[in-house]
Amino acid sequence: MTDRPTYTPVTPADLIPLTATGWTAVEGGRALAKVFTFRNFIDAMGFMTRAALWAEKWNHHPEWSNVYKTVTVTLTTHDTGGLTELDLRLAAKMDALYND
Ligand SMILES: C[C@H](O)[C@H](O)[C@H]1CNC2=NC(N)=NC(=O)C2=N1
Repeated sequence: MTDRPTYTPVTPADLIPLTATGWTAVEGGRALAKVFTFRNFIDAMGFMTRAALWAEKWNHHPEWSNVYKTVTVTLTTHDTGGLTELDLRLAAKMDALYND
């Protein structure tokens, strides 16, 4: 059972809580990016595995890469070519998982 929000567009004000936690608007405001740094590779993999389960549940998938203990994430909504509520939701979930 998916719990998928609609493609609600994002206003600049919506981004303020996320920029406060280290997310940066990139690609002319059409994407959000953040680098997560972990204690080690296994913690980075654990984060990616947990985040992947939410991404699949919400059918909204990150562009991301891992190098040792860092995970570099870009979020955008490919179907609309910009940021939507789904990106904000996944960004907030990644922050919560990171702080767990
Ligand atoms: C067909 C499928 O539902 C779509 O391609 C989904 C899959 N995951 C997605 N992920 C992201 N980030 N953006 C999308 O537009 C998107 N669309």
